[in-house]
Amino acid sequence: MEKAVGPSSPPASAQLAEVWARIRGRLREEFGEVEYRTWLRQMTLSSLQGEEVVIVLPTRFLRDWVRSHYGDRLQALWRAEYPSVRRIELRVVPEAGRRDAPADPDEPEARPQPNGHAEGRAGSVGPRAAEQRHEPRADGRVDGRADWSAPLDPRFTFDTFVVGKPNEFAHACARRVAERPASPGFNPLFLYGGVGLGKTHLMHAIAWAIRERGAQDGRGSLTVAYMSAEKFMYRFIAALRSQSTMEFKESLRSVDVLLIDDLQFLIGKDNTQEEFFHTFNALVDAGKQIIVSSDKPPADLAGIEDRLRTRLGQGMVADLHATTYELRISILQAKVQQAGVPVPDKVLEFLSHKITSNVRELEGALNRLIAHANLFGRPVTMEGAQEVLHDVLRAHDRRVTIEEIQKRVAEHYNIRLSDMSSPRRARNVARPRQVAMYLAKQLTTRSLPEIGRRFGGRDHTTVMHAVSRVAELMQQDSAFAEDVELLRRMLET
Ligand SMILES: Nc1ncnc2c1ncn2[C@@H]1O[C@H](COP(=O)(O)OP(=O)(O)OP(=O)(O)O)[C@@H](O)[C@H]1O
Repeated sequence: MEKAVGPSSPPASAQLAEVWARIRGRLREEFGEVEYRTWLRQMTLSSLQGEEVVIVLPTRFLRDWVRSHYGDRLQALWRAEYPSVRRIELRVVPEAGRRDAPADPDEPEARPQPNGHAEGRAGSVGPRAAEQRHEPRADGRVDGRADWSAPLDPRFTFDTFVVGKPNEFAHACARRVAERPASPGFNPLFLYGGVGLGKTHLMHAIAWAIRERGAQDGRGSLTVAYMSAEKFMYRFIAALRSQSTMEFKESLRSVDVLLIDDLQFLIGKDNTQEEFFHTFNALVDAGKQIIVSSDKPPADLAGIEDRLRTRLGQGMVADLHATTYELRISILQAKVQQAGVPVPDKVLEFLSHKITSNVRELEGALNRLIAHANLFGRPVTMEGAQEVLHDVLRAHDRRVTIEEIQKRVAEHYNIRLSDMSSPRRARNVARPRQVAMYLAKQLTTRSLPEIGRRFGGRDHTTVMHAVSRVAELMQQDSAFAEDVELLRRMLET
């Protein structure tokens, strides 16, 4: 049997290297080539031990900079791969970074741009790779986007966004804005929702669609600029330092569509808010479209100035709700189809049950299974999935107690809670009791004898019998199976 991977037993180095390459790729996409090369390229992964990832950098200055500017993001990206990671330790090792920088396997070829920036996405692969080869134009724009805009992720388009009840309104608003930017009632478009529910995906999709349409109808595309609120702040501070705020303002105000991601970052950053507010007003007054994302609705953004909050809420506010089981299944099915690797439905159902809060983590788990299958040339199976993902699954194990299970099941079948441990054997009591035992085995880590003890001191063979009887009945009777599944879902969420 192959060794399980995860921080409790260190992942195989090939797998770790792959994860690290993925994280660096993501940082490069999010922060852009120039920033990546300046600050992040010299990071070298040293180890992943238990909860801690150790990364080394060649100088103290670089270490401090990476810690203060990218520390949170690094942690979030690692946690999406290994949820048990709690800490990113950045250390200084004078020769670090120099060793591995030239051998960086996924380093795209950089093309110098007239403004001295390197356009590093020329080598990207994916459905939109062609659109990413922007040619610089005489007016300082790169086709369809301001030259300082962060690059768009080629995977984040409307085609790859799976629509379901929790996100259909936000999706419809995004489509509408992409089709008719700056239409009354939709400016600004304010998208909000919890972590990893698709806000960035929808924003990039809008930007892609606007640029694509501009290119198609031959009228020349609108200038689209996308960046995180954090980046907005850094650019603003850099402009202040280099006394080029006028240029900064002008370049911002010359765009047709401005997308600002993770606006909550501006909470408490008064000067940057002020600047953003002026940019915002200038653009909206000039009939340009603004799209903003945040983890909270405008009204809950305490620490954002009232007048800005009011303006943010004056267009269309759309919420990305937490995903449902059905949406998670559809998203996984779409991803499996894109990857072209067969994954049994059972595994998709299992993942959708277990990883409920964040699509990024759900997707990360699936990617790990697919990478593992490719690496070892083996099909994805339920057993393999449980082994490969044991750390992710453990982190997502909701601690359902046997008492909770007994209570829920008793309520559901309308019997007394005391009947869960009573010696009564009448069918209307015995069957629910068996269901509760089955769920206790499925949803907790308790042993059979322990479960037996909690059900009125029953023997472990009684529990074993209950578990196999319920499984058998679920096979034979789909209504019964649905009932049990429903109970399980209620207990899990
Ligand atoms: N409905 C969906 N269809 C397809 N993929 C989705 C969907 N929702 C989220 N995803 C995927 O989940 C991942 C996380 O989404 P995204 O980065 O857009 O989240 P977010 O809401 O911006 O998160 P954060 O709060 O961390 O900024 C992405 O890879 C995205 O493609």
